[in-house]
Amino acid sequence: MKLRVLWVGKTQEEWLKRGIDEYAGRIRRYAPLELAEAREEKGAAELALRSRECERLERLLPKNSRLILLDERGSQLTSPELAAFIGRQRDNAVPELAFAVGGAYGFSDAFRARADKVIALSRLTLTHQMVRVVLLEQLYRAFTILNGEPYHH
Ligand SMILES: C[S@@+](CC[C@H](N)C(=O)[O-])C[C@H]1O[C@@H](n2cnc3c(N)ncnc32)[C@H](O)[C@@H]1O
Repeated sequence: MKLRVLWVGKTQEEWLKRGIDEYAGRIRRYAPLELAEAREEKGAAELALRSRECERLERLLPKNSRLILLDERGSQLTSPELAAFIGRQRDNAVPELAFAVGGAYGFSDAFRARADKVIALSRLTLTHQMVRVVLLEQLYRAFTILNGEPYHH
């Protein structure tokens, strides 16, 4: 099963880029992973901005992928629960799981309604750039759990 992680806008900080590279490299030991960036919208009203950014995210999504949104209002999972979810998708021969992180103003209602699942990393609001690294670390952690490796304690 392939993984895809989508987000909106460039990663500005070097330390975040290093974190993304580190965990993307680790995940690729277990599964093919693609990272894709949608262009950030600037200067529009919030509603229009969200919907344009989400239309761009939509264009980065292959038809056969199952879409998981990252959102602080989503369901909260433990790391073993996230691992079990990924394992079930893999066992059910889902071809691709796509995780989307919103832009600074989040997702449009239409994009939210189209998602297969909405998950929160916590109830706290994190910056849209930091979420990229935290999500990738959790995906890596999930694979170590699925493989019974001594990383998760
Ligand atoms: C700054 S937040 C957007 C906040 C926006 N006010 C909203 O209500 O969605 C930007 C993006 O980061 C991600 N994000 C921030 N905190 C998160 C959390 N605790 N769990 C999961 N995703 C989070 C989401 O993808 C969100 O769309």
